[in-house]
Amino acid sequence: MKDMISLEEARALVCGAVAPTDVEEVGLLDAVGRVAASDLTSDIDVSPFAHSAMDGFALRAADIGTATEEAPVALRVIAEIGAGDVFAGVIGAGECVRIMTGACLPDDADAVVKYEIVAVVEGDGRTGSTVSFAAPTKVGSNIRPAGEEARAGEVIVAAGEVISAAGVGFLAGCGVLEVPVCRRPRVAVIATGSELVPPTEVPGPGKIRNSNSYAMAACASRAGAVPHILPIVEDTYEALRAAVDAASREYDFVVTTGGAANGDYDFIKPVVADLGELKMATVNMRPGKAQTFGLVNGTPVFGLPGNPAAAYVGFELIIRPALRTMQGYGFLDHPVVRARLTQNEKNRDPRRIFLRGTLTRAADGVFEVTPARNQSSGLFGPIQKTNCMAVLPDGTEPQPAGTMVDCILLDVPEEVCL
Ligand SMILES: Nc1nc2c(c(=O)[nH]1)N[C@H]1C(S)=C(S)[C@@H](COP(=O)(O)OP(=O)(O)OC[C@H]3O[C@@H](n4cnc5c(N)ncnc54)[C@H](O)[C@@H]3O)O[C@H]1N2
Ligand code: MOO
Repeated sequence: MKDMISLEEARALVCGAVAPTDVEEVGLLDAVGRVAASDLTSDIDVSPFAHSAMDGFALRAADIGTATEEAPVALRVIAEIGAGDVFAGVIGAGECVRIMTGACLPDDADAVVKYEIVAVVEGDGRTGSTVSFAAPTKVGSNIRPAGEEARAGEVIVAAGEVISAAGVGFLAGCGVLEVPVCRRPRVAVIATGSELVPPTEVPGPGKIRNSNSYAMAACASRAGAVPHILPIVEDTYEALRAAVDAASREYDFVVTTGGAANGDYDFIKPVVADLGELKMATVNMRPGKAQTFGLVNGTPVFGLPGNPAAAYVGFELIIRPALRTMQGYGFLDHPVVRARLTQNEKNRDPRRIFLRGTLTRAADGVFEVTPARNQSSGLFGPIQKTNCMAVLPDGTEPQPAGTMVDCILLDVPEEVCL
């Protein structure tokens, strides 16, 4: 195992170590935002029949081919059809049918002329009236053909596609009411630290509230997984070993926070190494250098650092792509935009630095990013108040105001192209 690896190596390693969860069928409404696990086909042609796109008159285009303002062509209205009706009769020469939007096109008709450009010569425009046309129309005008959206048996959503809200409607029209998807991974979230108390308590001397578990659970659910916050584990090897061993047998993915560095009470690395296979321990990034990953009882176990911002960045940049891989998502990278730094950044640390920052559009149309004043890895607050992570590249080259840097939009879905 290499000592320190790049973020790209870490992501490849973790995504490569996870497998898709088993496939389950979910109801259509539960499928929105999820990935189709297999091809889905329509049971019928959609639309099942050619129909009118306008309220007007269905006719044969050839019958009004000579129509002009000076010499309009008059046709007799022989029937009326609304949406849901079918006209089974014959349209003879000099005849047309009054038709509503969505109504099935009569077999003999090949065009629809909308009301607005048709004059009623005699009657009220309904059955028995005479109407006249002052211009010809094209074959097919105002007709929506049968099978325009789908053919019976055709693949309408391919495996790997993310189902959108409109896609739910598309599938409903095609008779697909259940969608096979990879089961949401069940993620155990374990906070380690003898200083931790649940957020329901006011911490006593030397204690703090466990905030990490809540943020990591929120990150897990935002990634499509089902989080389970497990009890806080005290800083002993035995307690952490027992908790990780048990969770790895019950969950699809185990996330711990804290105890990931080399302090006297940091045990996640030896626990993973002893129970299973330790695959990585440090990543060249700041915040979040101490990132432990391995397999225990065949289950991915990820030990995030205890510092809240470090845990958050590690989750979003490494665990999230893995949880998405388990659900079949193809897009794993958040959108990145280039933005102008509004202030000098010294870049004292050779690690790649992720600065919590606020992205705005400047008057000249270029994105600008202003890093939060407090970049402590111990804080969630600045992440709540900002909207991106500005990236200072590896190395110690200072980044003066005006430098263009990458900004990762963690709150924007990976599928969005900017
Ligand atoms: N000698 C060194 N010490 C440290 C280094 C180093 O390189 N050399 N790195 C620092 C950095 S950077 C980080 S990040 C941390 C990572 O260490 P741990 O994963 O062992 O983190 P802890 O010591 O357990 O906790 C760090 C910090 O975060 C607070 N914390 C922990 N859990 C929670 C929680 N569930 N909710 C809220 N806050 C939590 C904890 O109280 C500590 O203040 O190591 C540094 N040290
Ligand atoms: O691993 Mo630490 O996050 O750089 O605060």
